[in-house]
Amino acid sequence: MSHVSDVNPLLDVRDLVVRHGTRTVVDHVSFDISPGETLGLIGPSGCGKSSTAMAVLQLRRPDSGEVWFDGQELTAMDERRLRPLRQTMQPVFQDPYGSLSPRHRIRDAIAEPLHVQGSWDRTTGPARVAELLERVGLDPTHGDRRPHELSGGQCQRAGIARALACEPKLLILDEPVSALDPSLRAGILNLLAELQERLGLGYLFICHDRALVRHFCDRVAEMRDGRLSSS
Ligand SMILES: Nc1ncnc2c1ncn2[C@@H]1O[C@H](COP(=O)(O)OP(=O)(O)OP(=O)(O)O)[C@@H](O)[C@H]1O
Repeated sequence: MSHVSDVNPLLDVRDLVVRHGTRTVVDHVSFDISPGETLGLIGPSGCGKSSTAMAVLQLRRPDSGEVWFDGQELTAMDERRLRPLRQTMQPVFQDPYGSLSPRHRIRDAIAEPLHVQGSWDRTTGPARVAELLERVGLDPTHGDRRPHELSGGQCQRAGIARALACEPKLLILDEPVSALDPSLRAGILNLLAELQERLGLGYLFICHDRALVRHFCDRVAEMRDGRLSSS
């Protein structure tokens, strides 16, 4: 959080519009995020925060507007060109168990993006997975377990390790600690702060807890009925 860069924004969202049927749920929203910066997105339930996140990730194509990520405009790109950019813009969702397959061991879940990217190497891959586990505060034995054999906090750490395997530049954190026991939240927030410091990641931090957002974020954008105001 302390290393906010003055270089070009990592993410530059311009006039984003998302409609569901005839309802405009994201209404000409614009914001930017620099490398190493955390932008908080706050607002009441149903105001359009997750729809904004999905449209930034191009998991839901916006109806209009532009999403510039790392110097490239995403909304006009086909899936094939989007694929490598998507790797470097990773979501972390609220439900830690929902984001990992219940059938797979944690080490396989973390290794999967390396296989998908074609960067899995049989000799160095296991060490890379071990390093990612360690980086998020898990030990090698956690890698042998399945999601339901971990606590919610450990599982969210595993989800973050999986996101890091893609060597992201931006994390879209959609209520990443809301489902966790309050006693576990600080640990995850400290981990996110430490990773940002070390790796220069940009964060879009979606949260409905005003005090938490003010504490954790460099800037806060407030959403209401699909529209944004900044502070
Ligand atoms: N697939 C969909 N089809 C129709 N309406 C949708 C769809 N997804 C979201 N909406 C509606 O769009 C509006 C914005 O929803 P969104 O999930 O983006 O809000 P949110 O601010 O993230 O809410 P929460 O904090 O409860 O997650 C809501 O009124 C929601 O009902």
